[in-house]
Amino acid sequence: MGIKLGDNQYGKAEVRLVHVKRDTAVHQIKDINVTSQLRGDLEEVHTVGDNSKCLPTDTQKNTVYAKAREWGGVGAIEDFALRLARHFVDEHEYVYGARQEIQEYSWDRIATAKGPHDHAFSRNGAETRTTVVNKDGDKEWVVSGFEGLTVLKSTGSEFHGYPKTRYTTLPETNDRILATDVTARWRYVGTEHDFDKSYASVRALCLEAFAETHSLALQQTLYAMGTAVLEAHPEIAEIRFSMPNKHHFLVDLSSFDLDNPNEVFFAADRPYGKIEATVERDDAPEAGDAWKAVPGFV
Ligand SMILES: O=c1[nH]c(=O)c2[nH]c(=O)[nH]c2[nH]1
Repeated sequence: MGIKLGDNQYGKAEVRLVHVKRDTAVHQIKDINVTSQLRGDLEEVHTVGDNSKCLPTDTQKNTVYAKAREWGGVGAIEDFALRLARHFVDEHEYVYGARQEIQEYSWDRIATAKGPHDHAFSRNGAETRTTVVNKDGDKEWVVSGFEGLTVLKSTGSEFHGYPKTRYTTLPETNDRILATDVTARWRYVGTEHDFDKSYASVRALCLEAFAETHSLALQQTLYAMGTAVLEAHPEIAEIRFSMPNKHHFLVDLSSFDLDNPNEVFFAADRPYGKIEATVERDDAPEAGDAWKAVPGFV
C-alpha cells in the first residue's frame, strides 16, 4: 500500500492587530484579523519531522506585526495581504505559495458636542470587510468582500408563482418583509487597484440595488446586486453571494379579535432560506486558483 502527503498548508490563524496612526492629534485606527498560511517544501516536516524548511507559525505572526510597523501602517487590507504574501514567497526559497486572509472591523469616530473625537471610537456594527490573497510562485489572486451586511425591506417584496406540491403550505404573498445578511466575495482581475475605492463602491451598489429592486424573489434581488456591481466595475470578474432569507412571519392575531395588516411579525432565526449564486462576466479571465483557498483548507 502506497501512502503519500497530499495538499497541505500551515500558518498562524487570527493574528489580531490594531494599528494606531498617531502622526497628528487626530488618530486613525485600523483593526484587523490576519490568517497567514504558507505552502512549500514541506514533505519532510510531515514525514520525518525535519523542520529545516518549516518557517514557524510564530515567526509568521511576528512578521505580521513587524511589517505593520516597517511599512508605516496597514493601508488597504488587500495591499497589506499582497505585500505579506510577496514577503513570505520571495524571501524564503523553501516557501512556494502563500494564502493571506484578512478581516477588517470598522470603527467610527465618536461624535461629541464639540465634533468628531480625535481618539475615541465606537465599533460600527457586525459587518466585516474581507480579503483573501493567494500567491503561487508569480501568480497572484485577490478575492475581497464583506460579511454580515444586514439589510431589511418592510415592503417591495413578493413571492408567488412557485410550484405547489402536496407538501406546500407557504401562502403566496405580494407584500412581505425581505431581510438578509449579505456575504459577498468578488474576484479582482489583477492586483493593482484602488481597493478602498472599489470596496466602498461595491458596498454602496449592493445596498442601492437591494433597496431599489422591487423583489419577486431574493434570487432576483441577488442577481440585480451582482449585475450593478459588474456593470460599474470592469476590474471585477465575478461576484459570489451567500444570502440567508431571514423569514418574518405574520402573526395571526385573530384569536384576540385583531386584524394584522402586515404590521406584526415573528422574526424567525431558524431555519432560514439559503440563497447562493455567482454573477459573472461571460468574457472574464480564468479564475485559476483564486477560489481554491477560499474559505479555507477544509
Ligand atoms: O425569495 C424567496 N426565494 C425562495 O426560493 C423561497 N422559498 C421560500 O419558501 N420562500 C422564498 N423566498
